[in-house]
Amino acid sequence: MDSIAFDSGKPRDFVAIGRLCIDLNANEINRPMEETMTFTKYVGGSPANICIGMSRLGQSAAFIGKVADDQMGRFILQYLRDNGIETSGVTTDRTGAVTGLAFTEIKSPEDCSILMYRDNVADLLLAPEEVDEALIAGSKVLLVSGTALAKSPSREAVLLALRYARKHGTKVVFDIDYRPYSWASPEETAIYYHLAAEKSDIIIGTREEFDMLERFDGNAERSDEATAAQWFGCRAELVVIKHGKDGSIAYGKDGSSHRGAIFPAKVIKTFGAGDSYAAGFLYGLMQGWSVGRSMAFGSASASIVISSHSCSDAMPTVRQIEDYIEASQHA
Ligand SMILES: Nc1ncnc2c1ncn2[C@@H]1O[C@H](COP(=O)(O)OP(=O)(O)OP(=O)(O)O)[C@@H](O)[C@H]1O
Ligand SMILES: O=C(O)C[C@@H](O)[C@H](O)C(=O)CO
Repeated sequence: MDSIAFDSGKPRDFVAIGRLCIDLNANEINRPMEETMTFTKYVGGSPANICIGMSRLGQSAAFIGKVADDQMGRFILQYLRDNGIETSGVTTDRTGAVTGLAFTEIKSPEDCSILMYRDNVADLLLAPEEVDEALIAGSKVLLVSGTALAKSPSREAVLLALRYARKHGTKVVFDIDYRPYSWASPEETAIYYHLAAEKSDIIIGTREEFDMLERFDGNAERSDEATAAQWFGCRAELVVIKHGKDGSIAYGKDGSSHRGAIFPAKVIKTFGAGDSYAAGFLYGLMQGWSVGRSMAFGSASASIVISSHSCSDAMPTVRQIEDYIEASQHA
């Protein structure tokens, strides 16, 4: 597939909807969190990371979400503004809700996990009436992150955002983003993921996330090709399945497929790979690059971030990714 068409008449490149959280990444790494005494604070939340990544790559970006009325919420808002992200679509909760916290455990470069504190989080209180239609109408791409479908009213806010995107010709990217702690059951997850996926133009997820999404669609051990075929029957033009250090594969509705290799990385932690991959990949597509070239850009972006302590702070610039690719080719 040569490329994806985006509406060049829209003034903004990208808007994301979903959670704005805080990452607290262990400073004492390569040990269990029981032995970790200090953490470094970063802005987090998968859609926030991707939005920050897009902005770091020079794209005009906005966010639709809700933050807590506390120091963490103010820290997040300021960080977005400092990174050139439009925050008029971010409301502040007044009910006493809190900011989601992601404590990250780095037992080893390959054994990382996240301890999530997400009770009464502000991000899932985003209401439909707080979704700014004009922000979506004015953006080439709307990124929907699956966890925002986990609870009402955020669930209805996302479904309304999808309607706005369809109404205004805004391309929808659905990053499945399965985080079990936010959902009541796998069955509920599959039902609501389906409602988003069938309205999306580009769907990105890991094999496990697609298996979750396709829970009621028969044959549990589904191939990547069968997964893609299913979503081409809805609205999807492109389906991307991520396979960690085995790379990624993308299928186009035109019958094309593309394997994405990985770039070498001095891995500190594996999380953040998906968000940085998505940012680099979507950036490439929005430049009109081929799917294959965009996948390579995303993979290099991911290698940079997994070689770093943070996710959001480490999101690379275009130059950093280009230099990384060049250095890898000479290595
Ligand atoms: N160990 C690795 N070395 C190099 N590249 C990697 C590695 N792990 C992941 N990547 C790159 O990042 C992409 C996305 O990674 P992955 O498949 O783990 O997504 P994910 O599970 O959504 O990531 P996350 O851990 O952030 O949730 C991969 O397709 C690959 O290009
Ligand atoms: O998405 C989350 O809530 C956790 C993220 O903030 C964290 O940076 C991560 O896991 C990225 O993949």
